[in-house]
Amino acid sequence: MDDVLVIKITGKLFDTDASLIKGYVEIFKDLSRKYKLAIITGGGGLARKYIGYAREIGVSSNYWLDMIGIRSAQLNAYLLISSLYPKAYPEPVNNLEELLRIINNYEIAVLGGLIPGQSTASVALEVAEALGVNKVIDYSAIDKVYDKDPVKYPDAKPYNKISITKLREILRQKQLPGEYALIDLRALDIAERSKITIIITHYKKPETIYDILRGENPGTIIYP
Ligand SMILES: Nc1ncnc2c1ncn2[C@@H]1O[C@H](COP(=O)(O)OP(=O)(O)O)[C@@H](O)[C@H]1O
Ligand SMILES: O=c1ccn([C@@H]2O[C@H](COP(=O)(O)OP(=O)(O)O)[C@@H](O)[C@H]2O)c(=O)[nH]1
Repeated sequence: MDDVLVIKITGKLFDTDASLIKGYVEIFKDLSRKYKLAIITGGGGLARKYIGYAREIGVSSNYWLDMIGIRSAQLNAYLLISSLYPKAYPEPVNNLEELLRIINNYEIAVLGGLIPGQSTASVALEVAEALGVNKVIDYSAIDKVYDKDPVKYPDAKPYNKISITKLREILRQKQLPGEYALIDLRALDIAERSKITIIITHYKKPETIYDILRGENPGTIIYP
């Protein structure tokens, strides 16, 4: 199979101005001339807004709250697809079997969420594992992995490289709908078992993907 890039984008991209989204579209169109792209979009503010509404009207089931998040992430995926079609498969891919069927016929496949109990980071690792890709580029809401949450602890220290084992010790995030901050534990388990490296870079700098493709490290390398 041609070189495939597995790219995860925080849903926060879709909470910003359209010009940044347009910047991603242009980069993906450029990259699709040389690579197959499997893009995974997060749920962002849309997911948190609707999960919040659901909780306010008394929905407490994590199944329903996660499903709302999944559909939110799929709507963000649709936005990218609408601008990348006909290069992109014309709907968010619903499962890994479908992905394996369509990836040979389209330059770009876009996914939102897949199943309750995980985040889109897990989707990205499931996609990479299914496609036999050993690297995931994760456009995150943070520039690097730190030794603790830098938003809460200003004295947090950044890592340029960190092992999955060490990161698992650091992460304390709740694995709940709308939470799973930074990366969820299931994603790390898949990365570890299939020896997949995750490269974190800030979503406000989409062009850093070219540095990564040249072997540079603009953020943090999470290695198995
Ligand atoms: N050790 C850590 N290093 C970096 N960020 C962390 C860490 N622990 C928690 N976080 C939080 O995770 C957030 C990034 O996760 P998130 O907002 O879910 O982004 P994404 O949408 O890319 O998953 C950061 O803004 C930060 O508040
Ligand atoms: O396979 C998936 C992907 C996402 N989600 C839900 O959808 C929300 C939004 O996804 P994510 O948190 O990954 O988006 P981001 O952090 O990028 O905004 C998650 O919090 C989960 O509640 C899910 O249940 N299964």
